[in-house]
Amino acid sequence: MLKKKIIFLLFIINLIFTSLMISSRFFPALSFKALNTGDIFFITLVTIGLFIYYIKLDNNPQLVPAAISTEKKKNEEKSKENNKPDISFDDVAGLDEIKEELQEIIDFINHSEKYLKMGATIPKGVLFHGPPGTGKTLLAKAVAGETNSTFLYSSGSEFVEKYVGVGAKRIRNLFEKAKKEAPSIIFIDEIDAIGSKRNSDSNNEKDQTLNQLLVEMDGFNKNNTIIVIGATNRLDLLDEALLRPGRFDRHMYVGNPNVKAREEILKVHTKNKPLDSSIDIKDIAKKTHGFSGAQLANIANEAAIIAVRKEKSKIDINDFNSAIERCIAGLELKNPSVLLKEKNIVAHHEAGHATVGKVLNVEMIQKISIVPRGQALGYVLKFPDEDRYLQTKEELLSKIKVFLGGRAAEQVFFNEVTTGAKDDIKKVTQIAKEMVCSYGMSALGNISINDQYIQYSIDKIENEIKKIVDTCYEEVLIIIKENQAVISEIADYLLEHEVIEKEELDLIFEKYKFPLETAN
Ligand SMILES: Nc1ncnc2c1ncn2[C@@H]1O[C@H](COP(=O)(O)OP(=O)(O)OP(=O)(O)O)[C@@H](O)[C@H]1O
Ligand SMILES: [Zn+2]
Repeated sequence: MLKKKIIFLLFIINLIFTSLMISSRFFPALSFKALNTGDIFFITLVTIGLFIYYIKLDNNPQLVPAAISTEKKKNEEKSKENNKPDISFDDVAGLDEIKEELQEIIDFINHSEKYLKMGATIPKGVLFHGPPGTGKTLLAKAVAGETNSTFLYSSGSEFVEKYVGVGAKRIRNLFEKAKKEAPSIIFIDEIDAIGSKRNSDSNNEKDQTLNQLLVEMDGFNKNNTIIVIGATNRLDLLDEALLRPGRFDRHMYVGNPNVKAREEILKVHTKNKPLDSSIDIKDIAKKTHGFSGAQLANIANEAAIIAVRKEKSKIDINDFNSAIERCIAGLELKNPSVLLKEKNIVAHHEAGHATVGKVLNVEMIQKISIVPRGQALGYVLKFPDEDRYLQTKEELLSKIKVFLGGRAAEQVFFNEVTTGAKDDIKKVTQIAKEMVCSYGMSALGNISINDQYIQYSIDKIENEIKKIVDTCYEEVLIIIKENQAVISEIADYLLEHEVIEKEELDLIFEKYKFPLETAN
């Protein structure tokens, strides 16, 4: 801007000077006689030059000739389409583990020569999966921003066409463009639209498109730094071929935010908004259990709109509450009081699993989270001590007891049971059925019962399965009742933080002197 002003000033001075000189030719009284024709020609040339330079610098379309202006517009549109996003990891709140995992990819892009020298191949495909609105697109843009790469957005549905070959051609074009503008990030949203499992008749249009994508991904050479990031809400639908090494071989789950992450997301989205002192972001984060990042962004925006409509100078807590209510109603989400009650039940349910596991010393619990994850509410992550081929009857029974720990906790603490134990009960039944029908671990003896035989002795088999499950449940109820204090403490922690890591869990167990002597 300053440069433009200086050029304009120089141009005006020159213009005045030139006019004075030209006038002095006709009015000798003016004292510019010393200048000859050559000098005048030179100064006039400088003036014209400055004028042209000024026009080029100018971005005011009214002053710019039409041809230049349309050309500029075209370029602008083009760069908007495949731009270099001005977004960094700072704009993505929470999701720390994923950001850390992505650092490696960023390093690959920024210092590819280092890896190539070592003979390492640069990863080609990353797959983000998880519920909608959790920041998958935002993360992909941030990777492009952090590496100053071209960001090419596309959605799987764009490639789904009636006419054979059209989708494949679009894929080819997309990769052409990416190669031309490398380093690039190709982002394919809803990749399941083209990448779902192929049918046996491999001639249809969708399969051709998917094949083309696979061919392109196999085909980049070492000098093209291109990373393809796919996003889907349905990992289970994707074709195996797409997930093989060398293609989308890095999978990252982008889940709904926990209370701390929600607070950070709200902070990001209220950064440029004037907030009244009545607003406590922490409190809003607590109230929005189960909301996605996109819903939180929406709430912040709605609150601002409501405040403007009410002609306020700042957004206050009432605006936020109205925005939350509106969002809940619009999206048919549950209201906070129902959510809170559910959260409380889920927290106790999960604490029940963890405590029974600890008492029976069966499984390593890494982390409990009560942030909704797809359909399932809470979950306990476990990993077995080692890969084992054999399991004893005792171990199978303990496993059943851990699965029943959730339901038993609901029973003991709330005196009612919920649908939250659906998956647990399915697993319990499966294990008990195998004990009876496959492993010979019931009163029916060491026999294997196949499906055909099951039809004839269904009552007997059911009876045995029920006996196993019922006996286990009785024992689990006792464990839960004996350990109510520790379960309550874990549940309280979960209500506050929504996640608990192994370290904190161990601290609580230690406080209550776990493992107990009764552990088997
Ligand atoms: N972690 C986050 N930090 C900051 N903003 C977020 C976050 N997650 C989501 N948002 C907000 O929500 C908007 C939508 O998120 P985004 O489009 O990245 O979700 P998505 O997972 O790609 O969703 P979909 O599966 O529906 O495509 C973002 O533009 C941003 O404003
Ligand atoms: Zn459970």
